[in-house]
Amino acid sequence: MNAAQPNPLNTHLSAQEKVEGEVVVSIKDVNFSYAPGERQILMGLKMEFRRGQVVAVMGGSGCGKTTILRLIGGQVAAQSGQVLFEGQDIGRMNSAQLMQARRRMGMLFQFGALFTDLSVFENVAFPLREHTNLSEDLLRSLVLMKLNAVGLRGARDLMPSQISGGMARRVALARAIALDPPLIMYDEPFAGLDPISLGITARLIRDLNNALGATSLLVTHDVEETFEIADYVYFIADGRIAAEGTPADLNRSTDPFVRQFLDAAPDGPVPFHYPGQALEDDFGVRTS
Ligand SMILES: Nc1ncnc2c1ncn2[C@@H]1O[C@H](COP(=O)(O)OP(=O)(O)OP(=O)(O)O)[C@@H](O)[C@H]1O
Repeated sequence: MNAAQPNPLNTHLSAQEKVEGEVVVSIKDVNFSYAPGERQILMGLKMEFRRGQVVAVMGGSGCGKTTILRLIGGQVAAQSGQVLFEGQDIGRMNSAQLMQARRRMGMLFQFGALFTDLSVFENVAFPLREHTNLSEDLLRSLVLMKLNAVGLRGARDLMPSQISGGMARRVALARAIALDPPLIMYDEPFAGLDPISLGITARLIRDLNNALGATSLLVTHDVEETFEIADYVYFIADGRIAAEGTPADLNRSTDPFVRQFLDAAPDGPVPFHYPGQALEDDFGVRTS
């Protein structure tokens, strides 16, 4: 087929997407530390995030989950290895290319902070005003569609101080998808939510991902909700993948790390005690 006869079924796919197939983000052998000579946060990390999937990244506090989001968003760069977004190496992009790439990534930050001096409507309109030149009419329709998708069209004129935490999270979700990004990254989307809002937010993440045909990457500690909606889960420990698989695979796993995490056991491969002197030495009761 020549260029004059485009395949109508493929016109929405870039050449790169055709080459890369289904993988939206690929992390290849990434090593990362925040400064030269400092502790390695990620070591030989390999991950893939595919179109249409909700993928969760889980693990204990400080294991490097948010750092993975920062690498994909290009806020930090790996010392070695590659982070590919739609086939392009994020670490080698100039600032204009990075801006372009970030427009195609929706981000819901920890606690989904809204701009407190902007209405619900203007919070969702913000990325559209920043990144597009849409007419006011079109912008209004898009914002209302996004708010409708999260069940908050009727709350458009309220200020953030007038809505609950669960509603605020949903507004932040609507803002994250305002530009119809192919990749949506959520950092602790369930933090601080009551059980009902938590369930609603989890369902929305799944439904919005399906409706947009996007890829969602979820950094979270909430096993139950995450396992309800995720297609695939990575467990990180000590800068590496400790376990990975579908929720069903992981639920069946007998791996001690997976069991400790899923059964919320205080001790196991991840020790309860921070490394230190022996108890006997600290209390001066060593006998030999
Ligand atoms: N800007 C920074 N400079 C130096 N070290 C940092 C920086 N940001 C994070 N770290 C360290 O890197 C490690 C990984 O941090 P990261 O925020 O990725 O962990 P996390 O798994 O998201 O943790 P949590 O679940 O507690 O949010 C931590 O030990 C943290 O102290």
